Amino acid sequence: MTKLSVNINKIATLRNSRGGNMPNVVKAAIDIQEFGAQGITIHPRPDERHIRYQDARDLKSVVYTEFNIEGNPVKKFIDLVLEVKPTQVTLVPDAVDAITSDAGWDTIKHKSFLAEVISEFKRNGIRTSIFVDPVVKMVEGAKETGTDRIELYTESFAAEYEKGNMDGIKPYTEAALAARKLNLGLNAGHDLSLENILFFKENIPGLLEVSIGHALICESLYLGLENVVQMYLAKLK
Ligand SMILES: CC(=O)[C@@H](O)[C@H](O)COP(=O)(O)O
Ligand SMILES: NCC(=O)COP(=O)(O)O
Repeated sequence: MTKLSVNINKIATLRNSRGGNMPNVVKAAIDIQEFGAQGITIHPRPDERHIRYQDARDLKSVVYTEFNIEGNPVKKFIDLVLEVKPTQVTLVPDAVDAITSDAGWDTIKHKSFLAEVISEFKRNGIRTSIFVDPVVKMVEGAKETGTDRIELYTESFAAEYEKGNMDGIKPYTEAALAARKLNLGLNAGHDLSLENILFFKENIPGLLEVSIGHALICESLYLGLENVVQMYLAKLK
């Protein structure tokens, strides 16, 4: 079975657009878990444009499934993760001004930095994962850092799938087989959706967890709109 960890960044984006606390990200996390998701993911960014550092602290007491915090391990992020102690930390090499994550780590170039950060998290009982492109050398480099898992960056798979190119899965299957050979746990995420998730899952051996946010929240809007419009109309008769 592959676990679904719902990324709630986009719920925070909506909240922040008006100030106030609607929608409430803590309530959303509680509900999402009650609906059956096996994890909650957040990706606080340095500008706190969606999930804020305080959200991570507030979520700690309500997330009873897997709590996954993603981000670039700058000092402020490391301190937050060590304070909150989630189930898993996923290291992502984001530029400060990145709109969203757009690449995996070069695990060869940054091996000693990653190894140092990973050992600190593991000393504190936090499972570690490194965000990587589907490149066997990067998977092998990740193993050298001592990480428990990798997260495959699935943007290119999703883009190729949308164009109808099913071969876009090939590097991911190869990377997954390399991870299995090295006894590395395997997660995946970015631009996964109701459209592409089944094909991805069927072609990726050993997929432990996917984290999905942007598409899942958009799909929730589309699939919920009819119901809510009908509820308003019933009150306005
Ligand atoms: C690592 C990854 O692919 C996701 O965490 C994604 O970057 C979400 O971040 P945003 O919600 O800021 O796009
Ligand atoms: N790690 C990927 C993630 O948390 C969600 O990415 P996306 O579904 O918002 O693209």
